[in-house]
Amino acid sequence: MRVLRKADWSIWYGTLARAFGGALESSVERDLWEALTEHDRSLGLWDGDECVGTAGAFTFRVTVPGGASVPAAGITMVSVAATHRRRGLLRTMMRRQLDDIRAWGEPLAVLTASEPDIYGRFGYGIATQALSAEVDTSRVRLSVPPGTDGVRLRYAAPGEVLDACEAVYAQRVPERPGMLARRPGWERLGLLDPESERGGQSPLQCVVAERGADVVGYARYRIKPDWDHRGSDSAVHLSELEALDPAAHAALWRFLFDIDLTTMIVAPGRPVDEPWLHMVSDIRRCSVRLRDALHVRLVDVGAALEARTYQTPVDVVFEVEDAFCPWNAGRWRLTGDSKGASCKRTDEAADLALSVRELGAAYLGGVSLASLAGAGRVRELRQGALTEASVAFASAVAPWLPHGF
Ligand SMILES: CC(=O)SCCNC(=O)CCNC(=O)[C@H](O)C(C)(C)COP(=O)(O)OP(=O)(O)OC[C@H]1O[C@@H](n2cnc3c(N)ncnc32)[C@H](O)[C@@H]1OP(=O)(O)O
Repeated sequence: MRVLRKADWSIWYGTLARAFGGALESSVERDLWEALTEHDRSLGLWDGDECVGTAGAFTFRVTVPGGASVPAAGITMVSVAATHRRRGLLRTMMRRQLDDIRAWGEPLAVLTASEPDIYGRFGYGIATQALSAEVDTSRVRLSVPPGTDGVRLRYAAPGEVLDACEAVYAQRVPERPGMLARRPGWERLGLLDPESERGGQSPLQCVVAERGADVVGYARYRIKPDWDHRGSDSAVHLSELEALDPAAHAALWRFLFDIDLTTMIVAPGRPVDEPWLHMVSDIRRCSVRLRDALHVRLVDVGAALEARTYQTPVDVVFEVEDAFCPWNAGRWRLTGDSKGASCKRTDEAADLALSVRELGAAYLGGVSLASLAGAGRVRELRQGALTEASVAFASAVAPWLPHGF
């Protein structure tokens, strides 16, 4: 195992692409990932001159409850060649990565997983969920709030309005836990549009919402129209939508509902607290589903719990189990409120017992400690501590990340 050399990137990426069934082959996508790869934070496993394992770690800052932007390693591009499976190569890379991240002083590691079962054993908890919907727009009506008609919508080529859309995105980042402050280059992720992956849909289209001279929202989408009125799978496929206020949000969704020759909006990967869910006439015809999204690992329990705030005052002692990163194991006393927090080692009696995986799941405020206790994964040792901590950890805005990495 060695740190990735720039000259080895093509071979390394080839190993990754093969592990994903050769699906990552578009040259635009490839060029973007090459530009974004942080070589000195990436690992390759070599068997002679053959690359048999890959793993990377982006330098991210992730929004946490309270709005702070906390350094996090974005774990990515993990693969092991099928010829070398189930001999512990992933485990070897995970070990090295978490040691490195600790040495870099980053309190969190985050990832989106190809399969949800892989990373729990390394202390990652599922901290956010994404909502997918298939809205039957031939039957469902949308009621919009006052002010919606004051928003002007304008078609634009996605690339031409990229800066204005990215400025909207940047304003949203501190408002929602789980979002990433994007470094230069990452904005291009939203423009990837390989023809091979369109499956009969149009190229990427964009509409911006404006109030006066200001861009206050945008939507990127593709369309599969129903030319011959067979009504089969004509749909608007939403790729991305951000809005700065309720009227802009409503105007963009009304636009998606109104596109002629389509009878459905397919919207994957949306936040679980999207306002439009409360604007539809028939939620049952929206085929809402949930799936795991961002997995969070506290690499440094004390620093991570101090980096966020708590919506109500909290004073609890956690007994933390962490077999994979034993420096986190033991008792931690967390005191905090909406202004700040302290989390220090303690010998006092524990109030709640849990593993670092549950702390990761609850960290962004979207998964309740009480719910995890219901699953037997958190134990209450002092009566009242569970409710106190559950309420304090919760976030008024559901954590969410709009894209994978
Ligand atoms: C953040 C991301 O990049 S997500 C992308 C992950 N990559 C992929 O899905 C690409 C296709 N898959 C692969 O390349 C490989 O199967 C990997 C990387 C998932 C696993 O690599 P391996 O080297 O076979 O894993 P390794 O032998 O180290 O297994 C470690 C443990 O994880 C378990 N495990 C490995 N893969 C999986 C899986 N897909 N589902 C459930 N458990 C798994 C093993 O059983 C083992 O368990 P144990 O510790 O209890 O014995």
